[in-house]
Amino acid sequence: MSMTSNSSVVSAKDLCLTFETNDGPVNALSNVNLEITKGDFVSFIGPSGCGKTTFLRVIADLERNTGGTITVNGMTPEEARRARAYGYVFQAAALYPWRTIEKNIALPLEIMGYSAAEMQKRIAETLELVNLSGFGKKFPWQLSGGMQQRASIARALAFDADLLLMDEPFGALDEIVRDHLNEQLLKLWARTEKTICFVTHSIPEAVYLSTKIVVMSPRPGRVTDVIDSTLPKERPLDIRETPEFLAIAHRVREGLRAGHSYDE
Ligand SMILES: Nc1ncnc2c1ncn2[C@@H]1O[C@H](COP(=O)(O)OP(=O)(O)OP(=O)(O)O)[C@@H](O)[C@H]1O
Repeated sequence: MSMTSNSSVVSAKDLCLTFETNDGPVNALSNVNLEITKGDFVSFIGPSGCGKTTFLRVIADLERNTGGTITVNGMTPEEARRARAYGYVFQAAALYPWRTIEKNIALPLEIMGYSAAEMQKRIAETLELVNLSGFGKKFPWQLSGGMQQRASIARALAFDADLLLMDEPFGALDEIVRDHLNEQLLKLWARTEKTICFVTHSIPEAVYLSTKIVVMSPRPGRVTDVIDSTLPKERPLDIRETPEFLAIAHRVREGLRAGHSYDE
């Protein structure tokens, strides 16, 4: 086991992943090199099929790389999973409909064997972090889509992992709700100093949230640009109209355009 530096959270070197399919091999990830350090907010953006989800799934030990190396908190993804190094927020809220919100949040804690008192404490804390205090006894269907998504973030936060993996968590929500959740997520990130890996299709969302933007391209899935944001950590929503913001958005758009193929 090698640790490149104390603050390295994800370190990928020449990472490759090829799926063998009936139609032949699919290069989902090809020679990806990426360093994510503690406290980074990293967005992954790129057209469908460029390997964004696959990269998150490799970090989470849900897929194995077929080439190159990757470490998560200095460990293999499998060791990191056993150490519960991260929380995962899926595309849809993925809450269990037969469990109340607090029972949903409790699930990973039950699996880890927390005491009832400790569970209660963490549930109350995480509900407060996502502004859902008072909704713990409700069932998912009694909440709006945005609230359900926040509940699913609370569940990912409950065991207090330093790393959050978020796969298009706000993709299905309307613009206004999404703006609001983006703002809240940034505040939460600033308060907790977590490292966040965030998949999105939205250029403004990527630029608004990130300290680092990873632009990807398909066939083979690869990283075509890594942009370190020059925006301040404190970001009111109207920062999206500043020249600095628009300049970063422009560079992302150019990167996407360069990697895009129009012949399909
Ligand atoms: N289990 C699998 N078996 C075979 N091919 C797969 C598998 N999972 C993903 N792929 C392929 O790998 C490539 C990358 O997929 P991935 O889901 O990571 O892309 P993505 O960038 O997240 O796309 P989207 O934006 O549509 O979610 C695609 O061509 C996809 O069809």
